[in-house]
Amino acid sequence: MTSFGARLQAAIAEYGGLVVGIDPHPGLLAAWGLDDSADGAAEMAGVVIDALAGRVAMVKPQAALFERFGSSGIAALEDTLELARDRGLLTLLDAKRGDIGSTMVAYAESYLGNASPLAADAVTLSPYLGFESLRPALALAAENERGVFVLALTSNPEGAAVQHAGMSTGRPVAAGIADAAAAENAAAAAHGTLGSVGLVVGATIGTVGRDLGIDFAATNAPLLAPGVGAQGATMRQLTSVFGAAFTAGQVLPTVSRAVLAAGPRRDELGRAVTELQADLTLVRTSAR
Ligand SMILES: O=C(O)c1cc(=O)[nH]c(=O)n1[C@@H]1O[C@H](COP(=O)(O)O)[C@@H](O)[C@H]1O
Repeated sequence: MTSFGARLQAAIAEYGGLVVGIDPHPGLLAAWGLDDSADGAAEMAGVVIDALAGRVAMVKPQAALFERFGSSGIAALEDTLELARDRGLLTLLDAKRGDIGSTMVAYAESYLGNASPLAADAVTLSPYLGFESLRPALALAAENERGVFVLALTSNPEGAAVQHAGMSTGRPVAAGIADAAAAENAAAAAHGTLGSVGLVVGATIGTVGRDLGIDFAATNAPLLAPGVGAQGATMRQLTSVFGAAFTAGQVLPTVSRAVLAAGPRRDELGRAVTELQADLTLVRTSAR
């Protein structure tokens, strides 16, 4: 019996915190000499997995960039998840799902159910129908030793209007989400293990999370940080975004386009990842 948080913690200890996104954008497929098709997406994913197995803790396939091809794209996504798992990589499916409780049950079964071909080690969820609406996914993830990453402070500028707003209690919405994740992760914290309910916090947001009163380290959540590379953030900025949680190794910067642009050669993909990992280590070490 090993929780997702414990498996992730072990993988981070072995490979570091960098996560690589598998985002088969049309422009990247063209640059790789691949068709903008389900076969092209599957080919790109296969090369990325082959190049990065044994080098990173986790990969993050982006669901919509496969779903846009319909059933063949979904089949390619299923194959991608299976291949990554077979090659020893943890999988985080970026599907950003969130719905009313009764239909959330079905989303939970799709991405976290043991019988589902779309099941991943973890899935991204949107809490903007209310954190408690995610309960079916939280419950199934715990039962099946999988995880979730809940959007808290997203990397896009439009997120602020909702996420920084005050709740009826006066506490900002994003801080309320962080509090809820912390409560889910408290039992793991008591055992000294990373929690299985992660948060998504953009590397682009500056100090706003801490300014809103979030103590990231206290959430015991793995903290997925998109925004490094193509969205303009640097590894160095993670220090001001996360404070002590960054030096503690809780932060998982996730990079898609800035890595994929180095392909299709496996050695170039590997080199891009090694450089990002070295940068992450350097910044973390100097921040201590
Ligand atoms: O949940 C996510 O993965 C996510 C949340 C967020 O706030 N911002 C964000 O960019 N992402 C995803 O992270 C990836 C970032 O890709 P690059 O900007 O190419 O590195 C994309 O797949 C985004 O959908």
